[in-house]
Amino acid sequence: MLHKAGKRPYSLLCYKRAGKRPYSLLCYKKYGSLFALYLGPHYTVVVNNHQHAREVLLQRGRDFAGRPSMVSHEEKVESGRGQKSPGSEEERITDDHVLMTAAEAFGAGVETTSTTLLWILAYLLHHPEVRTERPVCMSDRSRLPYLDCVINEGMRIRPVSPVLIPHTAMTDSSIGGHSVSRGTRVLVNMWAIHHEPRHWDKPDLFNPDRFLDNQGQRVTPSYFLPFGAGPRVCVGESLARLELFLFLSSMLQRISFSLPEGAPPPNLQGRLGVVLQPLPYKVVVAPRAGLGGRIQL
Ligand code: HEM
Repeated sequence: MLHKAGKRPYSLLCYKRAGKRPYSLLCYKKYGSLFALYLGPHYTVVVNNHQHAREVLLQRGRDFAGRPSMVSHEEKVESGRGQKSPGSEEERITDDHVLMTAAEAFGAGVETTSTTLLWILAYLLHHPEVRTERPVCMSDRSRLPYLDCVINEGMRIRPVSPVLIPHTAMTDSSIGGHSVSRGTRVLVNMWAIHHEPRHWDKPDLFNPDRFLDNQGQRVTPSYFLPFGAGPRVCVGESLARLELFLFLSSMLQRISFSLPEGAPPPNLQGRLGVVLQPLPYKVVVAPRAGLGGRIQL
């Protein structure tokens, strides 16, 4: 039996308005790595460590590949899994499906990538030592490991999706040896996983070096999952990584970013809407020396 965090409808997030930590998500420190609660009428299991997250996303990924109907086009998912009779009206991909899929790609793809860039820029204003020297293209990616580390660290410290899109159990299954019935909602708390002090030294510190090993080679720890994993992994991961690399490298190479005189560095607390966004901040944008006053983007 999972520990239940009370029966009354429970606030999804516990906000802390003041203090160093931006907020604590889902009270994982109080209730532990795996607990259950009612979010309104929905019995929901909350997963707060990477072992259980990997179980839900990868080892039993198919069991937990459902989405609540509010976040997915249920008919499309159902027909995609062959539950409608072959050749039936419902099985066919219609213009609406194509339209919805395109809308989902834009909805899920624009805000996430642009907000990740805003977070990285906010952290770079706190750490101005990161820069590149010449025009960058995709083939440079293998030669610029540190830039990838900066991007990874931005996505670790401020995941735009701090709680993954809800999953639902499509069949009776289990997590961490606890039975989970079909239909149960499962929330994977990526914030907790990306700030777990047993895995991340000083998790609140922006430190891209943590993604390099002693030989300066990139490493990707198994508990770093900014795009999720398994059957429901972000379909835009490759595109997002490519965009982040090209945008960030081009910006850093052509533009110098600095704080307006006397202004404090960006507030890193964040505000949760559709994605976790930084609060608005001011930045002075100037062409880097040697560009003859032109900014080419
Ligand atoms: C920095 C950029 C991005 C981040 C951090 C991100 C992260 C995520 C995460 C965490 C999920 C949920 C995974 C889960 O629930 O297990 C997701 C789902 C999704 N993402 Fe992204 N994403 C990004 C960019 C994009 C882009 C560029 C696209 C499309 C062009 C996209 C399309 C989608 C779609 C359609 C889903 C839903 C997949 C499903 O339900 O099966 N994302 N993304």
